[in-house]
Amino acid sequence: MAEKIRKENDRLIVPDNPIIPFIQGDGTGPDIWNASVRVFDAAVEKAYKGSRKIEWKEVLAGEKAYKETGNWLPDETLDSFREYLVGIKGPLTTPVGGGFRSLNVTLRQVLDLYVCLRPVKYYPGIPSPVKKPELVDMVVFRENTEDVYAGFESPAGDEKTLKIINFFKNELGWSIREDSGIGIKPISSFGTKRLVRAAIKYAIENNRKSVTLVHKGNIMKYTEGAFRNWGYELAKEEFGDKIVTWDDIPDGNIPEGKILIKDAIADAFLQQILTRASDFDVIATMNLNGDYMSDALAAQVGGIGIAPGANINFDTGYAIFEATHGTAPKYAGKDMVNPSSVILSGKMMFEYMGWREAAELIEKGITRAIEAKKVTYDFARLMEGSTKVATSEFADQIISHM
Ligand SMILES: NC(=O)C1=CN([C@@H]2O[C@H](COP(=O)(O)OP(=O)(O)OC[C@H]3O[C@@H](n4cnc5c(N)ncnc54)[C@H](OP(=O)(O)O)[C@@H]3O)[C@@H](O)[C@H]2O)C=CC1
Ligand SMILES: O=C(O)CCC(=O)C(=O)O
Ligand SMILES: [Mg+2]
Repeated sequence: MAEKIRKENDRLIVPDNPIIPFIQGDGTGPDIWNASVRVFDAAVEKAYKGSRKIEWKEVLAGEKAYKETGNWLPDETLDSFREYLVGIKGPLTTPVGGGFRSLNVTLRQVLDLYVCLRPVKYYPGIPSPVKKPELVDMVVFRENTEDVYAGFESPAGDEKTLKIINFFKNELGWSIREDSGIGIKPISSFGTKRLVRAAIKYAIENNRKSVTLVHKGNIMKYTEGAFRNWGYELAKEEFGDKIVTWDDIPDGNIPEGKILIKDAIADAFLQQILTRASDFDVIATMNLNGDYMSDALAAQVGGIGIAPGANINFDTGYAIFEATHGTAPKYAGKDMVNPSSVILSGKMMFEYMGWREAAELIEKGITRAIEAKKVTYDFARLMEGSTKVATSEFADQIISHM
């Protein structure tokens, strides 16, 4: 009988037949989901020979939800993610310059999924715009609930905006043009510390070399600069015996077994990931920086067709796995795009659930499918000697190579 995943005494309890809610997503979401779910089921079947099986439960969000219920994000969907703890989703469309708020961001905020975890690594054979893509092996911890994504925004000319501008002028002496739109960027000590804590814990548990705090703290001193300062403070207070900073090692030699905590200013960081990628390992950063960086890093290892991710609250256990990319609407319904980002997000989900064998089969299937050079359009257009296959066919390739 299918059962719920739950968290007890800090441990995730995963039954053999867990119910997992999924959102298909907008645009190319259904193409990708239909391919991915076959890979997930095949990996579980091959790994556990029927002793484990997932019961998938579709929940609605986005265009499909609006068509069927008149609501973009029905309460039942949020309730399901709460009830079943672990879920997976396709991309959802967000209108630009007006309209409703991002449903993706809303899910993260309502469930307080404070870590956006995005590993970036190279799979041999994938075409890349850089000379040594194999040097990229980074894991991005992006703060997922604060920053300009918090949703405190007000349009130009609005009564509320003018009130804010007048308040700033009268109370603080800050001069802001009257025809400005206003956005607020909250960065808290609490939000920073729980994110950096998760990043350092991950680095320790996974034998990583360093954690880099990426910020634009020279300009935004009390938000991004504070993120950097709180990050170092947390590292020293909670992990003092396991970490070092450059200040602790004037000779530049990192003692065996210690993790280096360092920081980088975001613009310099973005050029250094291209020029010396091996200097970076685990990255902890704020919401907007993390959003930009995830796509930039994905491009370095072959594009966002192969960039997985997860939104996690490590305290409650709530987790929603999703690709880094969006709905890629021009390819919707064409059975054309790369399903790897969602498939690798599923691999992360299996790892989170402790289903290591299924995760390993997915990794093996993807690695070998790429080596066989029968790939979707995004890889095929740059990969010499390759054959272009559809989304569904690439899923078949992965399954046959497991
Ligand atoms: N978490 C989420 O649900 C996210 C949702 N979005 C939303 O998605 C919508 C579209 O956003 P947009 O900025 O166009 O970004 P997208 O990530 O949807 O697409 C940009 C480009 O990336 C490439 N791409 C994306 N997905 C794939 C894939 N699976 N396989 C191969 N290539 C892929 C395509 O490149 P090419 O043209 O070179 O073929 C595509 O044109 C917006 O409404 C946005 O808000 C965006 C990001 C995340
Ligand atoms: O919510 C959206 O539409 C975009 C989100 C996004 O780009 C991301 O999380 O990487
Ligand atoms: Mg993004």
